Amino acid sequence: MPHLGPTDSSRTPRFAGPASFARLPRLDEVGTADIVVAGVPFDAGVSYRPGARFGPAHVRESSRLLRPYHPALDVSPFEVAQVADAGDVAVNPFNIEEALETVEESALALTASGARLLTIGGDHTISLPLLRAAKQRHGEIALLHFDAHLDTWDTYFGADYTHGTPFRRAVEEGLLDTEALCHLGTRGPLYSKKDLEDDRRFGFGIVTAADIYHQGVVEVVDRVRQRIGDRPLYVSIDIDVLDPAHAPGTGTPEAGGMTSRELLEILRGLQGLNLVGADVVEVSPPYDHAEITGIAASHVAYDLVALLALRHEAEASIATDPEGPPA
Ligand SMILES: N=C(N)NCCCC(=O)O
Ligand SMILES: [Zn+2]
Ligand SMILES: [Zn+2]
Repeated sequence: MPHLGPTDSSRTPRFAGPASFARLPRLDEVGTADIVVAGVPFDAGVSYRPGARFGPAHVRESSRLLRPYHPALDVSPFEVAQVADAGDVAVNPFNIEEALETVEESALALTASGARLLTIGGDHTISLPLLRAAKQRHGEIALLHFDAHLDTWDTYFGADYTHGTPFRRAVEEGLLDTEALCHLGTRGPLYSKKDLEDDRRFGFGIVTAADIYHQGVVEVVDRVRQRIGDRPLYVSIDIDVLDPAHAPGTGTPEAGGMTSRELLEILRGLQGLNLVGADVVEVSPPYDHAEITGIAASHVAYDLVALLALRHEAEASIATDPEGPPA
């Protein structure tokens, strides 16, 4: 059966009707999907500007102009895989630990059929329960973390679960494959040099925003691919990895970031890796202007869907023909 694709924008104007990601069908309209996009409207973990609870709705609104063919990756992601929008996870805005449990349970439910999950945040706190779910599905996870920040700090005001601490908790909980962890795009002032020493001890490599500028995308992609190999890979993208010129609508902006073109090119360089899940977090619409951040986030999410779809297609062809094509 052909997959149910997005609403056809040549027949129904793209500005009409309620927004789903890329105008895709809702999950309840297709029953099951190979790739599920879900929102987590949660921002009780932020240390500065709030508003990321409105991120999922904003990214969906900003995704109306996406088209079904991805020329750089040469794939029609919604044809090679059934992709659907599962709507938002209803998280408790007043109880962080309960919210994290809800996110983990929802991620497990949405992936029970074997589907791969792309989550739109929400603040960065939500990556912890998403990694907990990914670990249960795939074992220890390799992580590429795109962010201005390390997010391996210990506590804020005594709180363990915040948007500055998810990856320290993830290492402590044994969720991550400590041979294959990398931050990309970090920059800006830290609390002390010890932040970097702790981070290195947890096993993270760092490609700073300055490294990306000096070495260029091709060399960075090469280094990252060698480190990840064929391990199950989770990609977490904090939109503040982009320069505030490319993503003003975020909670903790830092000058000197990468461009959206650089980020998209690095993502395209990940084609073929064993991507098992991803998130795009920290879009805070009240600080956005002219949908700059929403559009960047929607394109980043589209590229992640395309990578997931390519991986799905490759695995589906191995499953139907384990021998592969004759040599
Ligand atoms: N995860 C994000 N976006 N930011 C973390 C910033 C932590 C701080 O206030 O120092
Ligand atoms: Zn950040
Ligand atoms: Zn972050």
